[in-house]
Amino acid sequence: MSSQPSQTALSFGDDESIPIDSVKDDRDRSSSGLLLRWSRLRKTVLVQKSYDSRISFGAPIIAPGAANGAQRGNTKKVILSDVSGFARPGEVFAMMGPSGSGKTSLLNCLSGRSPYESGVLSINGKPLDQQNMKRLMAKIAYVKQTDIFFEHLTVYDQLFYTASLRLPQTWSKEKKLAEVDRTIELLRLSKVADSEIRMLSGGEKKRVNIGTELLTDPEIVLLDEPTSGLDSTTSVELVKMLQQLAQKSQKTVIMSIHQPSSALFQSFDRVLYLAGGSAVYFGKPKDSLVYLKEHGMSCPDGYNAADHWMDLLDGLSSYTYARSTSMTTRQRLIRDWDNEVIAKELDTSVNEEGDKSTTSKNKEYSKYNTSWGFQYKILVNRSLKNSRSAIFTPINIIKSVLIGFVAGVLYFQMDYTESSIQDRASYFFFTMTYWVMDSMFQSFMTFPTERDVVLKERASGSYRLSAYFLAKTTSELPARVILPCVYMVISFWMASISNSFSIFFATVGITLLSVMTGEAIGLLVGSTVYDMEKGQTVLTVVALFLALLGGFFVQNVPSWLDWAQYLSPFAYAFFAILPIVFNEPIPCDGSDIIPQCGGSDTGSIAPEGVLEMLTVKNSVAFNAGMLFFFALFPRFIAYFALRAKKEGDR
Ligand SMILES: Nc1ncnc2c1ncn2[C@@H]1O[C@H](COP(=O)(O)OP(=O)(O)OP(=O)(O)O)[C@@H](O)[C@H]1O
Repeated sequence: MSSQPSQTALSFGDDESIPIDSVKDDRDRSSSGLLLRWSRLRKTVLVQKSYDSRISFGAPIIAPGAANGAQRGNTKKVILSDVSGFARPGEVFAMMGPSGSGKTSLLNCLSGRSPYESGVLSINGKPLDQQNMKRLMAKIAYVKQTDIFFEHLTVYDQLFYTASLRLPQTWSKEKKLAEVDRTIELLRLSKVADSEIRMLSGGEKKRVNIGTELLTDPEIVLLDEPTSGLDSTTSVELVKMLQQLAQKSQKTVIMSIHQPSSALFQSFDRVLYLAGGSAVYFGKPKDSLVYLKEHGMSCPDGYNAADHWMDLLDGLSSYTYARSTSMTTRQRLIRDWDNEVIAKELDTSVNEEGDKSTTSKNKEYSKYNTSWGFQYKILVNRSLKNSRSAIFTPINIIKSVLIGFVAGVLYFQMDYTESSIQDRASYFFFTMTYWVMDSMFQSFMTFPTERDVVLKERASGSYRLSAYFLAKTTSELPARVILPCVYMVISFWMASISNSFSIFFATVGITLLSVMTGEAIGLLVGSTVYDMEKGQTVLTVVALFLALLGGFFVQNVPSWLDWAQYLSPFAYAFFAILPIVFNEPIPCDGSDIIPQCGGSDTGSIAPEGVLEMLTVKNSVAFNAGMLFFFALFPRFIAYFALRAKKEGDR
């Protein structure tokens, strides 16, 4: 490390010449906010060896197998290298640096959503272990770079559901609504409050994203590049709004930002510059310029200081340095910054305050603000709104009506005689195959499309997964069963399957049970294979395999595949429905379809003979029971598969 006489003073501002003073000052203020400190944070990831050449611009790479946990063929890439700093309540802290310098990675660690290898994170002097961090996550809002929502909801609905789920259950509805209104006003979203989120502009979506996180009145607000994609006026307004929020409500605001304007840069209370995962400067913005000047890298008059920093860190600067011509400005800045100075000061203050805080009664934070039942109720409500717009669309209704008519016309007014046995059976096989597959493919999309929103909401402690899962599956049920009912009402009577209402209701019941089975299989595949393309391939192969085993197409299944027939919901559905339909003797009509009729057009055969010919196995009750089992069992596996997924860094 080089000697750097002025770093200590500069990093904490000239009005606070040594860090310990500034921290003591914070202690008094921290009663109305959270002071977040991090010292020597280090994070590494394993990268496949074949990618080595591509990441050479990044942080140092440790030789394969050299470091702990590195596996053969993998290298460890350091993405945060002993980074230290702090962010105070009432201030806006900005982290900057070129793309890939580690800003998002640091935010992920500070938010408790991503593990780090070593280092200490502390709140108001109290070091955070994993348990503390989990509890505290509800007090930390993290506005990620991408705006993830249920896009069919209106802005108002989005904020209302978030308020319902995340504000204390003891609050009255009016109080929660008042909070929603306050957020709408704060973020100037009144004009678009009733618009669907998908219709909003980038800036408006960003504000909804921020509003969603601010609703819960968090103590610490982390924002990953909140101004990306916004024009400069909107960016300035947004940062001003965050500054007001920090000052008025003593919030700790931490954001990453790309090349702010000069005015914006100067307005931050503190900045951290990162390059290749290492800190190169931490302190007040105006002091950063003094620091650069002392190191012979002065910002030219009238030039945007933030741009100047970026030029130096990108290595694009035209400066030449007599003392170290072989080094780029970026390498020099990394070499010259002594992290230990700040880390040691932070350690001291954490130890001092930590001792005190163990004697004082700490405020307890619970991860969830609402009970399971309440979460379930709200999530059913939200999902009903969402699934109505996703499943119960005009196009889906028209589709069901049209397919009902097509089936009705093709099987129009069948007689109940020998010649129509195959047609009757094929009507049901078509019906089962179509609706089971339809629900399989529709429900398959449920988790992959909602995953990001759910992971994000769960990471901020909005609700339990079991409440979401049950709400999702029960709320979609009505919308999912109405469409097959529409189809059945039209086609059943047009095809004259039977004149009996009880047979109609029984066949509709079996059809709906098989729709639920298809839904369960779709949910299972969707929760285990998140990649849409791979998932669709898996589902197509599984669905066609099970359909082929459904008892209609392949009559003589190879003996070694006998077991697979027991997995086919198509077979159970088909075999459950045929005994209901063929419940009376079938008149012979001379068509010679059934050998027992012997080509005669008189007499009839018992239903059992027809069912035997159609290779129907087991009773209606058994087949319906198996359908019921297959409608439930895959859901359990799907739930546990979802539980195993966590919001990742990427
Ligand atoms: N899980 C991971 N696996 C492999 N590499 C990773 C992982 N997470 C981060 N990285 C790498 O670490 C480096 C820092 O990434 P990070 O997203 O933190 O940078 P950033 O400064 O936020 O970049 P940007 O400004 O482009 O968003 C990058 O080189 C990135 O590719």
